[in-house]
Amino acid sequence: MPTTKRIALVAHDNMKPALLAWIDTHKAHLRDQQLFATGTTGKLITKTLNSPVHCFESGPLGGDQQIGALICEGGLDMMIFFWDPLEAQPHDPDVKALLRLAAVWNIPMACNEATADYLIKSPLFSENYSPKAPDFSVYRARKVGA
Ligand SMILES: O=C(CO)COP(=O)(O)O
Repeated sequence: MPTTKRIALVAHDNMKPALLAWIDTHKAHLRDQQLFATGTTGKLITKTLNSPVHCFESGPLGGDQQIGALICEGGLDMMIFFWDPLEAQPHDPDVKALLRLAAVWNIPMACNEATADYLIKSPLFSENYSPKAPDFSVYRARKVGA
């Protein structure tokens, strides 16, 4: 039985046209999901999809951090983040932190169109699939034992 996925959609300014074009291609699929986004990206997606998107703060004002917190709380199933590989951002530390948390928590993540296509077209996307939850017990025991 297909389940609704909780998906974060984020793009830096130079990458927004590419993300919006990708979203337009996959809009039938995306409209059935629960969508989250950083502020400016989210407003643009709402127009493209004509359906609700939960908008956090704009990235430079803390939106990346809010999505990172959502990941830590177990509230996200997938992230599509078209970050800009050719331009530095004022909030690069936040960007790095978000990418790191997605890796830590084993969140399927696409940072370009090709990978986003793979994710959304994967049979796993429509199945009742959840990535394996990371086992932090060894890490936590080591910390307590130290
Ligand atoms: O900067 C961003 C992600 O790091 C995106 O923020 P906006 O969606 O507000 O442009």
